[in-house]
Amino acid sequence: MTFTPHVEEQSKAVLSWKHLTVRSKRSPEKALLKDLSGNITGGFWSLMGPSGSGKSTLVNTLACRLTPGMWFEGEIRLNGRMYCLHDLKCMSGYVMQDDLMNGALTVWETLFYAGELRLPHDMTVEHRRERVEESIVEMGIGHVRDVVVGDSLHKGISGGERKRLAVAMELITHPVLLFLDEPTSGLDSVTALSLCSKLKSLAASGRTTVICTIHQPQSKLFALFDNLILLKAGEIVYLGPAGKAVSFFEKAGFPCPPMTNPADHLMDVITPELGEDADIAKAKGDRLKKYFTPKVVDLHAGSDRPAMPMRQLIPWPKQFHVLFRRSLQEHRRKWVQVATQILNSILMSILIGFVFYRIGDSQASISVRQAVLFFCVINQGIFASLETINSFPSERALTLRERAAGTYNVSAYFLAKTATDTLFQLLPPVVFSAIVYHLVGLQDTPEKFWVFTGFMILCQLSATSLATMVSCVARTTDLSVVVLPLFIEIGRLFGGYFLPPAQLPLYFSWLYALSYVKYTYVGIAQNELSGLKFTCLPSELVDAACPISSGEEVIKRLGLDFITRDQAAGILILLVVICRVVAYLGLRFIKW
Ligand SMILES: Nc1ncnc2c1ncn2[C@@H]1O[C@H](COP(=O)(O)OP(=O)(O)OP(=O)(O)O)[C@@H](O)[C@H]1O
Repeated sequence: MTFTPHVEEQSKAVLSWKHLTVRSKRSPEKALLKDLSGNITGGFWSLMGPSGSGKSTLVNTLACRLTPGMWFEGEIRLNGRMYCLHDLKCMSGYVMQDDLMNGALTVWETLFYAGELRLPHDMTVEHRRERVEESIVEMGIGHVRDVVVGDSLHKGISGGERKRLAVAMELITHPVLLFLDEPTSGLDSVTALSLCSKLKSLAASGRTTVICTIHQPQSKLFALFDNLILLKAGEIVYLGPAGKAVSFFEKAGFPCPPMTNPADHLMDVITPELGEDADIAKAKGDRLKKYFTPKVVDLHAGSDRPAMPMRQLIPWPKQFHVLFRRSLQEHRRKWVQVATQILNSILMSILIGFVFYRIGDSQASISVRQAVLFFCVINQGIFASLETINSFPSERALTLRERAAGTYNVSAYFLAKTATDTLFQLLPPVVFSAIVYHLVGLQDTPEKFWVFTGFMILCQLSATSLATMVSCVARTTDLSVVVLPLFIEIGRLFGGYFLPPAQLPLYFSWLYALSYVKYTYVGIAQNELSGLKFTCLPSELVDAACPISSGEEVIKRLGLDFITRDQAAGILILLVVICRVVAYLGLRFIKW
């Protein structure tokens, strides 16, 4: 038994709760936590109980992170005062089961950026780096400091190292409270024990009170806990020193058999067996409850402790600067994706270029010219937008997590992301235009070439902004892949090629107003056709004249002159801005 009262005395935080009941909108009549009272002082606390007993719900309630649709009744206090998520952000850390991280960064970079974003602005660079090094040492991850974290597709650090990194990220700010949801899940017994030993040392130092949920710890691991809260079907059946739990169970008539892991024994007693009679299971619970006398909870406990250190967000320009650098770093590491996009552009432009090679200026070239221009538009931005809807939802989840930890303002993150995305999206359309323009033989003047390229860039930005907007509002990849094609197809249908803009039905005007395809097509068609002269074969002459002799005639016939080229560019810029603003609002206000 390793009960350490001195740690409790020197702990800076006391969490108390009284008559705590948690319900959810899904089934409001059934309480998920039932009238719980208790308090947490310093040391290493573990919350144990069968699956579904309410461990995560209790931790989330105390950490002010209940999911939307859940609420609590009763009182919770931190050092005798009511508190909210904002107060906790300043002085606590929270490690969730699914340790979402930036797979492209190394361990050191992950901690460095966490430090840059979360440590006080007035802290010196040296001091911030010291904190990073300190966290690395505390969690014993120095041997992988330069290894990338990795993700499901790219192997990086191991599961145990990832967990330790997740804890190290929280330790950087020296939190007074550290909440962990199942920190040992998915780890082998040696790695789990090593992680918990580190947590134990941290708690024993008195700097941080550690509260973690855990399923069924091995005996060596169980021996590390100072205190234990046992939950059964939303009720506390034991709260007190972990080392005294076994004797408490013995008194209640459940002696621990010799050579049995105490944690296994406690769990065996409180977990209903498969097919066990409900009355027998209830009787066991009632017997434990009869012996367990809940502590009289003083909600004012800890009010004499010094005020919690308050942490402010770093200034907005610094947030932007750090997030911009981090995003640049990620893009650089994801060079395969950037290279693939450029390769796609090269391949597609060569294909289009040779299919429509040197189209010339004959009468037949008029319809071919429209086809090739339209194809360039619909091809542009498709690969990048697919990449966006594939990757952004997981990035969004990480952003939600970082915001909940009080790391930065969404606006700083979103602007930094928009800036780096835009930078990396410039090259593919330029490469595409340089090849396709000359192979197809479009009007050979530098001005016309750069206007064409400019429209291709705007088209790419519109498509990816649309995809970002869809991802931010639809939230998941599953939903985004259904919604985005709908927008893209509508864009194509009303793109002005299948039906000239002038003939598009008025009642659909609100739909084709949103078509980035239409404005890009009109822009590059006007650019290409203006000043172009068409020739005729003798057999094509009508009344000794060419049926169509100039590009301006084509523009008129197809009704492409309903706006000017510059207006089309302006509308595309406006579409990009609107999509980005909606995406920002989605990211800012949809938090689940
Ligand atoms: N958002 C929610 N809405 C409704 N019920 C929920 C919600 N989240 C959890 N529950 C229910 O609350 C109960 C407690 O869930 P909780 O996740 O806290 O249990 P747990 O002890 O942490 O389980 P596990 O060990 O399996 O993670 C379960 O019955 C669960 O189905």
